[in-house]
Amino acid sequence: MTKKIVIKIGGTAAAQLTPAFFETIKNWQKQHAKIVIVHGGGNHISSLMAQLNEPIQKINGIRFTTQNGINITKMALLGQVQPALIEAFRQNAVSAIGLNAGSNQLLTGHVLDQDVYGYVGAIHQVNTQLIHNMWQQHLVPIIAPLAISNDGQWLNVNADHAATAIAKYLQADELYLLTDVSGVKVSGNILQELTPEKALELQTSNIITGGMIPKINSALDAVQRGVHNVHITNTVTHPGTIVTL
Ligand SMILES: Nc1ncnc2c1ncn2[C@@H]1O[C@H](COP(=O)(O)OP(=O)(O)O)[C@@H](O)[C@H]1O
Ligand SMILES: CC(=O)N[C@@H](CCC(=O)OP(=O)(O)O)C(=O)O
Repeated sequence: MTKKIVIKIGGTAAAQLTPAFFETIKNWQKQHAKIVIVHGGGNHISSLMAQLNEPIQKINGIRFTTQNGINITKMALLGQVQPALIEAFRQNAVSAIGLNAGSNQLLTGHVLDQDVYGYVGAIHQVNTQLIHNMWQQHLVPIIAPLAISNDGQWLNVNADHAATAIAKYLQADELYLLTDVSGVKVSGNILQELTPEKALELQTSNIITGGMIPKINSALDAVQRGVHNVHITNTVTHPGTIVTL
């Protein structure tokens, strides 16, 4: 059976992709795996916001986003981060196509909690047919973490949440959350495995903080929705922390 693999590449991880990463992608493709990339870029959004004097505020790893913040987020993700990734894929001879929420209604969402997060979205619909069409053309979709609401409002979506939603709607077999650390750390050691009980314990004791919170919640959500293999790691060649039930 054809394996479906979703790889989320965080903003820092995107700048550190190695030849081994692209070799792995090509090997998976030879084995007829279907691959989707969801990119982050929080670091680029923050530096553009700083340049444009937009306040930066995060609540449990989620960015509070004003309407001006949404405009800046689109500039960073669609103007900087996605083109750089597309170029990296081209240089490494992997055929890819950049997509966003507006690509034939790829990602539709609703406001998560306007009072708490502003224009931040949760995805409730994915045009999976478009992704299947791209796969038929042997293209790797590279998708930005944005959604559009039913009434046309663009929304900022945490990239871990976006990758999980896409993995769920595609009924993916594997989800890799690539970040700047090689897994979930406890007292300096990388956990090989993480269960929901352990995750709760680590969150309440403040061992899991900041951007690791949405990552772990996303990973658990994905496993609960039937994605068999979920990894938090810094490279596809290393399993990192495997999230299980
Ligand atoms: N227990 C933990 N183990 C590893 N990283 C953690 C932990 N708690 C918090 N973090 C932080 O989470 C960061 C990864 O989240 P984030 O910066 O949002 O990455 P990304 O941009 O790749 O999504 C790590 O660099 C680290 O600073
Ligand atoms: C709502 C929200 O938090 N959106 C994220 C989207 C980018 C992201 O998640 O990028 P990383 O994966 O590199 O952290 C943000 O504005 O930073």
